[in-house]
Amino acid sequence: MIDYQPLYNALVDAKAEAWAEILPQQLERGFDPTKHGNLAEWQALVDSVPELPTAQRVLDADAVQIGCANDLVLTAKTQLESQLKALHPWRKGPYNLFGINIDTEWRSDWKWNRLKNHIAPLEHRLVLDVGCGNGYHCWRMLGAGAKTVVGIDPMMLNVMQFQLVRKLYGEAPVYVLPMGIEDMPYGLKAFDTVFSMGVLYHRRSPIDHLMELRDCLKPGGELVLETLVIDGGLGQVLLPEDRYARMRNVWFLPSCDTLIGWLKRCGFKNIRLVDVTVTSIEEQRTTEWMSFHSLKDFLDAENPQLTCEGLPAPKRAIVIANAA
Ligand SMILES: Nc1ncnc2c1ncn2[C@@H]1O[C@H](C[S@+](CC[C@H]([NH3+])C(=O)[O-])CC(=O)[O-])[C@@H](O)[C@H]1O
Repeated sequence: MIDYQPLYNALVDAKAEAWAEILPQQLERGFDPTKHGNLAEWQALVDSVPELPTAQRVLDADAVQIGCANDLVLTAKTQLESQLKALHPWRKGPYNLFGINIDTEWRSDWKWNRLKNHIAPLEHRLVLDVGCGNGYHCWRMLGAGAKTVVGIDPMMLNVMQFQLVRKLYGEAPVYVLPMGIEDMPYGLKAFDTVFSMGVLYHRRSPIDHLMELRDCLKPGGELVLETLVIDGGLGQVLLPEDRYARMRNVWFLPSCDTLIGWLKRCGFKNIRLVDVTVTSIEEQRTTEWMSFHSLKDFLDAENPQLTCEGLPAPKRAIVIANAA
């Protein structure tokens, strides 16, 4: 069971009482097993994982590492592996848990490596990671010195994967909460750094998303935004007619200049484009821990520069900016 009292205290310290007050009800609603078909089963699974003592916790290497192979006898390792596999698919990672190498669909460490030297040092910072998946980057943020990291993600499987990893890690000021950005109270202005990575294109109203992110930040706080972009100039934006790379919920893909223009209109300052990278089939792929189709299957078989719908293949930009 995660103790949320330290999170409550951290929010009160950051003058985010508006959130602290409604947090208990949000958690109760989010973890209500009657609202989600698999939740009771996943919760029982996490509960059944024993606390495994270890001195090994590494958060500043590519794989988030907890424990080593020698900490467990073979039977315990086999059991942990099957418990982890029961939470398939593992999309974000990699993790190395007691010698079990979770080779996830995404090499999320590559994204972290692209941005880590461009962000303000995270030491002493209260950090929000919007759309954090199973919390892989939250652990990296903690490893980079953040005081408290709060991830939010509405997908319950992600939250339960996080809970399992956190149980293995033990007490730590890192939390993943089952909620979306739309559940954040308005006008918090409490976080020192807010990450939104891989979320903007899932939002029907990208400007509202940027406003919501700005609203979570203290004045002068830093936004780290990562999203799909297209080639093109100011004003250019792609709104797929239907699916994009087989995904149903993809809305606006701006050019980098358009994205920067949106950030300016939303009152961000000091806007820097720090990286643009085409997503490769080495970075996002089918693995033993995510056995469904992946990027390779969503691209045009003859021309990998196009998706199977004939749209530009995924290219992602990282933009950093400060709230005014
Ligand atoms: N309304 C919402 N509010 C918050 N999160 C949401 C919402 N809707 C969807 N999500 C969540 O946003 C995440 C997007 S993945 C990025 C993960 C990580 N950030 C990464 O950068 O690797 C996309 C990608 O694969 O790049 C998913 O976990 C959704 O559940």
